[in-house]
Amino acid sequence: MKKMRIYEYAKEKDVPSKSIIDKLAGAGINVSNHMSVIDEKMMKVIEGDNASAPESKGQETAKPKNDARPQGNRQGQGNNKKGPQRPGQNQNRNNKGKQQQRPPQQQQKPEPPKPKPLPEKITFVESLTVGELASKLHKEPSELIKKLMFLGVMATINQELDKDSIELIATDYGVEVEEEIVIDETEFENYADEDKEEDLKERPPVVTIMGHVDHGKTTLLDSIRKTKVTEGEAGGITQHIGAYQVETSGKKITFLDTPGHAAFTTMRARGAQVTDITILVVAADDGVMPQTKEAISHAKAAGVPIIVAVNKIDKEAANPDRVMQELTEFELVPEAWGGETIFVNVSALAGTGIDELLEMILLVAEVAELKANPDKLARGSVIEAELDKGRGAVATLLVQSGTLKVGDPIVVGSSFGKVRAMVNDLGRRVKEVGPSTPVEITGLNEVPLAGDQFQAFPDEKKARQIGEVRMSRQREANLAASSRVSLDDLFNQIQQGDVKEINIIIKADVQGSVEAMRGSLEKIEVEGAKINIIHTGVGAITEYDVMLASASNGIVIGFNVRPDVNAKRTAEAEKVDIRLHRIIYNAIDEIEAAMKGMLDPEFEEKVIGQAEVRTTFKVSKVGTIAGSYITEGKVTRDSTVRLIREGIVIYEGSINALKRFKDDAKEVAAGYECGITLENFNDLKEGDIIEAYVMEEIERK
Ligand SMILES: Nc1nc2c(ncn2[C@@H]2O[C@H](COP(=O)(O)OP(=O)(O)OP(=O)(O)O)[C@@H](O)[C@H]2O)c(=O)[nH]1
Repeated sequence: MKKMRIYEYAKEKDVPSKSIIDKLAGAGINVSNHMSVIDEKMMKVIEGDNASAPESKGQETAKPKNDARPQGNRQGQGNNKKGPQRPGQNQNRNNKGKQQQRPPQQQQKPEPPKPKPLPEKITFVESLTVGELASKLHKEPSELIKKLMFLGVMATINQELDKDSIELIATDYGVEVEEEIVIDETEFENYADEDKEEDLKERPPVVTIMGHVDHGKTTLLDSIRKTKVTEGEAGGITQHIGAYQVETSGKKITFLDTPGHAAFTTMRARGAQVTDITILVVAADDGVMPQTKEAISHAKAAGVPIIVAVNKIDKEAANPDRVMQELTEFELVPEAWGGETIFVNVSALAGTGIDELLEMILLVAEVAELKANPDKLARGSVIEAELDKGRGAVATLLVQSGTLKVGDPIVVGSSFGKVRAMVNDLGRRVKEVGPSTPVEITGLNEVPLAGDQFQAFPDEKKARQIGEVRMSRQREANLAASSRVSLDDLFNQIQQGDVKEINIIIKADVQGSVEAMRGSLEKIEVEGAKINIIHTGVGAITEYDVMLASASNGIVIGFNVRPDVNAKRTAEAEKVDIRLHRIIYNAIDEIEAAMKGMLDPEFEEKVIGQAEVRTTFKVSKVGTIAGSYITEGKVTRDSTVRLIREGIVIYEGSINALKRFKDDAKEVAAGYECGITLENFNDLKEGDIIEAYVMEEIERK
């Protein structure tokens, strides 16, 4: 069955998309906008009164211009069934009646086509070719070409005309022009409607804790949670969902539960700007350390205000003044010293200073005037996500604007679904959550990635449609990535700084096997190499798995499963290595062996023999030949040698020639005499010791 998007159809029929949407609405068919797909049946409905196009164009201009924005469409949808609200509809219906009678007459008595009158108005998207513009204006292309020539533009029928040229020509004919702005519905940014000031409500600040290793980030997060989270929430069992909320002085604060700047940066790299305030933890007994500096850079790069928590002040060695002093170098000057940075002395362990810290967070939040509109479809970011044995894809979302409700159709990154259940940080089921609230949801078809954005939609069909487009875009983007290599090459080549990483996707017949594989693979320890399990799943290896492997330069391991047809084809095209196993240990052994192989080989010196220089000959073209006697082991032509004189190494290099009498020798064993010349070295003396050794690759443990 023929299917196409409304705007494509509109282009083909040379009518504005809006008139088609209206016609469908008039016939009781609700579509969202020009991106919606229509089938033959719907086309027939539209074609029933197609000849009215010019008129409908006229009608359209009378309508409010609300259709271009997705938000507007949402509103439009609800009204569609009720014709009277939409001025175009009744007229459409009337037109339909008229035109249905017209065609038979035309068929009976074919007349030479009369030149069509000029339309009142034309619309276009981005640009038009001369031919397209001519057809919209009901003119011959040659006429337009002549006109263009007159205007000093030499054009052909297929020449693209820009907005100015289109306007110039159309206006010359007295026809109004309007550019249709096509909104890419798959881009969530396009849903960020300008909120009216009165719709904006105060929202809790979202706080991330950063700082150097062991300075007390985790302890601080725990301490805040312990002292505050259960207040007024008696009986709540805290649950790790990647973020939590506390209440202090009647106001809420949201903390991201993953300390450290790695998470912060990963989120930011994926376009998620969720943090409003950074708490920089600095241990008072240790001062500014490398990761303290990194954390400052990250917070500054993101333009996020910093509050310094000088921690461990309970310790004897604590020196908060030193911390303040050191931080002035990074433009973090305490208020007491004339600066603007808030410093709070705390002991995360003893729980001192926590209240003050929270008060300061509220203060900074107040200054920042953090607001969001809760009365719209939710939008936000993924804090973390994973595949759960029983529940499938589970994701913690931070709602950043709007309100997320159970049952909401949603697109998250390139996954989609309907919010099946929502659980808050206290492990309680909730029905809806507003801005700055973290919530764990189930119901997605795939596991999204931390930092992915999400957007709720008014209907499931729309979510699916957009989710599918986003997924296929993701695939295309992945496809565009360079071709992949085989497992062995991969292991040899992947280098990420000093750490070598292997991205692995595990697919298995049952969840138990997935977990077993994951557990065993994660246990493989090879110094300098790292395994990243980027995706796991139950069932056949699909195209998605292959694409994911391709995008991340990884491999797919299948345990008791096979790739489906598409996956096989894509794997071939993308050169993604799929390893299929029936025994877990084989799979693990293979990876482990390859991982060892992937590392730069480790060498060890092995002395293979020694020779004593008994006499020397000087030969003009050759240099000094050492007449030697092999005292131990053997000396080979390709060995590396050291020349030792009275216990001191005076030369290290290679052998130039190794001869037995006049013949070249590959190796000479103990008890035999030979002539040795060294590369670029002639200062050989009687009594010197030549030690031969080779570098041997050793197996890693
Ligand atoms: N005396 C004292 N010890 C503290 C305080 N805060 C944290 N510690 C201790 O410092 C050590 C490190 O604390 P963590 O909270 O694990 O530090 P972290 O910054 O999360 O460390 P990483 O997760 O490794 O980056 C632990 O042994 C804590 O008990 C404090 O206020 N006073």
